[in-house]
Amino acid sequence: MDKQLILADGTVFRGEGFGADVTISGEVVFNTGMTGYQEILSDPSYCDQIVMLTYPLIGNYGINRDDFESLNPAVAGLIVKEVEHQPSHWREQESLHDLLVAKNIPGLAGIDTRMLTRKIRAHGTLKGCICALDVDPADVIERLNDAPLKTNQVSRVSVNTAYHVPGKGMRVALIDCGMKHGILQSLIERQCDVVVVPYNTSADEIKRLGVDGILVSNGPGNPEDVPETIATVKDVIDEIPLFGICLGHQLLALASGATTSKLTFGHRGSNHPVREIATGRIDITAQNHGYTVDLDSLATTELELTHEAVNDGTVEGLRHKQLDAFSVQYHPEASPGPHDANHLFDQFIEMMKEAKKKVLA
Ligand SMILES: NC(=O)CC[C@H](N)C(=O)O
Repeated sequence: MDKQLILADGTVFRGEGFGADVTISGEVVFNTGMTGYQEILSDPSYCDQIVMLTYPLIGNYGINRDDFESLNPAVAGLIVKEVEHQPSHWREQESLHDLLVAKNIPGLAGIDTRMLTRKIRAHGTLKGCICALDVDPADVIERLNDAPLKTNQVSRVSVNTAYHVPGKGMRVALIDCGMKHGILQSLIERQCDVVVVPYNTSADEIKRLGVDGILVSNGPGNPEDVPETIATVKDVIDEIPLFGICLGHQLLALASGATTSKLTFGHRGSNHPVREIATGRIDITAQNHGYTVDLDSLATTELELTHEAVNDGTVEGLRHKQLDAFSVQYHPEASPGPHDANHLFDQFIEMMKEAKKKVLA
């Protein structure tokens, strides 16, 4: 069934609908990964966004049980150049279309994704609506321009109650702001004893858990929209070693007095080069973010820049000058993407071990 994508700037694309037959609006963003559509779809950081994949053929290896980063994808919609309805892979259990129907997510195929990418690169991300052909674009354009972007995404994708994944190693509180499962998996692989807690867990509650360290996860939306987590980070960093990933990195920055702002079109893909300032080492990283920590705002804080983006010079990593706290804007758990930055989980484990030694000494 044909459908249309209407953008806030007045552009209308006509394509072939697949997945769920529902009307949705959201911020249109693009991801340049050549593989990994299951992990991208199920990354909770895409909550309320319409994701366009620039790789032109999507769905050819289908959907399997294991490659998901969350049980229920939070993405608003999916746009591709060409969708494969007859996937083939030994792990494949259903098609992309079937999954999107089951999860009530609309897809749109057959539009000029190169033109749409160039438009977003020039203009910045745009609000858009995927709807039936009989909808009048003029009404939709007016509504898109009037309505601000939604907020409170983190409260919708975080867990409601804490749960424990036992392990024999370091005890970690994982603050779930919309956590990708790959992060939990990376801690489990390192034998951690993990307590996953909701985004609004207070500093006192975390301290009562008796953890060796805290990991603040990735998550959707504007980092300024989660004052609860910022307050918690502020109250724990002088006592407990902390590692922040993506949204967690932005929250460490805000809790330390830095500021964040929105990038024009963000970083979303599996091949973003990041330079470690101290060594010059480049890691090729997986990224998905629309906001960034303002470099200039670091001057008045106790944070120092450890990593920068090779493409645009934006902040990619931070470390506290006195306390055991560091963070990265990219995804050391990859999924999907290269594993170059996996070593950061080992660095977190080392940091917790060293801090424990200091306490026992
Ligand atoms: N993946 C993330 O954690 C993204 C962080 C934040 N929502 C951003 O878009 O910048």
